[in-house]
Amino acid sequence: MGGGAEQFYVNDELQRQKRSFSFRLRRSIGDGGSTNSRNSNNNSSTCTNNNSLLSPVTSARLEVPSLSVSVSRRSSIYKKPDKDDSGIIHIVPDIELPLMTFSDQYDIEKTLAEGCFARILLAHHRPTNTTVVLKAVHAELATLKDFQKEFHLNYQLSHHRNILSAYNVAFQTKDYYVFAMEHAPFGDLAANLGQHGLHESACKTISEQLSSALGFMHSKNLVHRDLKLENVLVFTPDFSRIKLCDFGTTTKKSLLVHKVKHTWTSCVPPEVLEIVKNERFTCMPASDSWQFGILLYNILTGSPPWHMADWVKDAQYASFMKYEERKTTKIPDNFRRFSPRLMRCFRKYLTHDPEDRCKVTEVTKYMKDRWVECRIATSKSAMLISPNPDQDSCIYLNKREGRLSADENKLKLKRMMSTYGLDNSIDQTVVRRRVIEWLSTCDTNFDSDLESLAALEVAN
Ligand SMILES: Nc1ncnc2c1ncn2[C@@H]1O[C@H](COP(=O)(O)OP(=O)(O)OP(=O)(O)O)[C@@H](O)[C@H]1O
Repeated sequence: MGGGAEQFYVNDELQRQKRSFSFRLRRSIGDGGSTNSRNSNNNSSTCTNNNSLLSPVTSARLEVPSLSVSVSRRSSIYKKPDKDDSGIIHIVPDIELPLMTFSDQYDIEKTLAEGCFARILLAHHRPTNTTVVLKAVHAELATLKDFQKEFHLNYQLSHHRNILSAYNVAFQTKDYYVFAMEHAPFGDLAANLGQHGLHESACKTISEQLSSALGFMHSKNLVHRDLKLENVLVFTPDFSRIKLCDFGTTTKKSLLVHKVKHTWTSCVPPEVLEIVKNERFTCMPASDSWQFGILLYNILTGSPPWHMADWVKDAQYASFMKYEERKTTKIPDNFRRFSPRLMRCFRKYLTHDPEDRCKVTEVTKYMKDRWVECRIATSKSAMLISPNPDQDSCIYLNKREGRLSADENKLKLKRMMSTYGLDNSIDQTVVRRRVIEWLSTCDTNFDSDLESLAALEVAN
C-alpha cells in the first residue's frame, strides 16, 4: 500500500489461475504472532510477528486466493497443521494498516448491514473497476489485534469454495479498520429463509457445503464459534453456492475462551450456556457441530427447535433431551415431521454431552436419505408445515390427493388395503341386487327405477 491504500501480493505459482481481477497469493508467513478474540477479552493464543507481510505492489489490483486450485496444492500456507496444533494458519501477522479515507479509492454504494461490531458496505473499487464489500470494524469496539486476526483467518481460509473470499486488502480510516471481500449478491441465509423453511433438497445442498467449510476449518484446528443463519452468505438463488463468513470469533481449538456475546440463545450449546459470566472454557469443534444441528433444523422448518438448550427453562429442549437420551421413544412434537434417518442425524449433532457429539461432516452420510416425512398428519404441529407446494408436507400431499380422480383414489385405497392383507373385493352384482330388493320393499312407486336398475344389472 505504501503511499496508496491497498496491499497486493504476488505468487507466481498461482498466477495462471487468477480471475479477471485476481492477483497473486502471497506466500511468506512470519514467525510468531498473536491472536485475540474480538468477543472474548480473554486471549488465549499468543503470537507475535514482526514481519510486515502485506508488502505493497505498485499496480492497483485486488487480490484474492484463487478458488480454482485445490487445497492440496497450496503448499506452505495450507500444509496440514502439526500434531501439536502449531499450524501456520494460527500465526497472525502484525499488519501495518495504511491510513486513508474510503473515498480515496472507493465509491460507497450502500450499507448492506450493520453488525454488532462492523458496518458492511457495498463499494466500487475505482482503480480495478470492481464491486467489493468492505467490512468496516468500529475501531473503538475492536482492538487492532482482533481485526488482524479476523482478516488473516478470513484471507487464509478463502481457498475453500464455501468460505467467503477476502481480498488481500486492508486499511484503516479515522473510525474503522477495514478489509475487502467479495460480494454475496443474495445476502445471508436469514434473509432467504421465509416462515416455513426451505425445501429438503435445498437444505441438503446447503448443509453439504456448510459442513465442508466447517470441516475444513476443523482440519486446521480452528473453531468458528458463531455459526448462525446470518453468517452464511448466498451466491445463487438455488443455494448451489453458499459461503461461510464472519471469522471474528474464530478460535484455535483447545484454547480458553469466553462466551461469544451478541448471538442467539438458541445457537448456544448447552455446555456453553451453563458457563457463568466471565468464566472461561475450552473451545472445541463440538460447539460448531451443535450450531450446525440447530442451523439444519432452522433451515428445514423456518425457526430454531427451542429457545435455549436448558432443560429446566425450556420444555421443548427438555422433551428433545429425553428422547435423545433414550428415556422416551416419543419423538418431540416439533421433530415429528422428520424421517427416522434424519432423527438419527439430529441426535448425533444435538447430543447434550459435547464429548458424544458427532463431527460436523456427519451429515454427508445422510444425503441419500429422505429427511422430511408425512408422519405428522394427525399432530397439531402439522399446521406448522409449509403450504408451499414444493415443500414435502402433508398439506401438499393432501392437496395433491385432491387433484386425483375419485377412481384413482379408490384404486390407491384398494392397493393400500391389500398391502395390509385387507382385501375388500366386493361383488357389485350382489350389492345391486340387495339395493333393488330393499327399494322394492320401500316404495311401490319406484317401479320404473327398479326396472332401470334391473336392466343395468342384466347389462353388467
Ligand atoms: N460479503 C458480503 N456480501 C453480502 N452481505 C454481507 C457480506 N458480508 C456480510 N454481509 C452481511 O452483513 C451481515 C453482518 O456481517 P458480519 O457477520 O461479517 O458482521 P459482524 O459485525 O461480525 O456481525 P455480528 O458480529 O453481528 O454477527 C451479515 O449477516 C450479512 O447479512
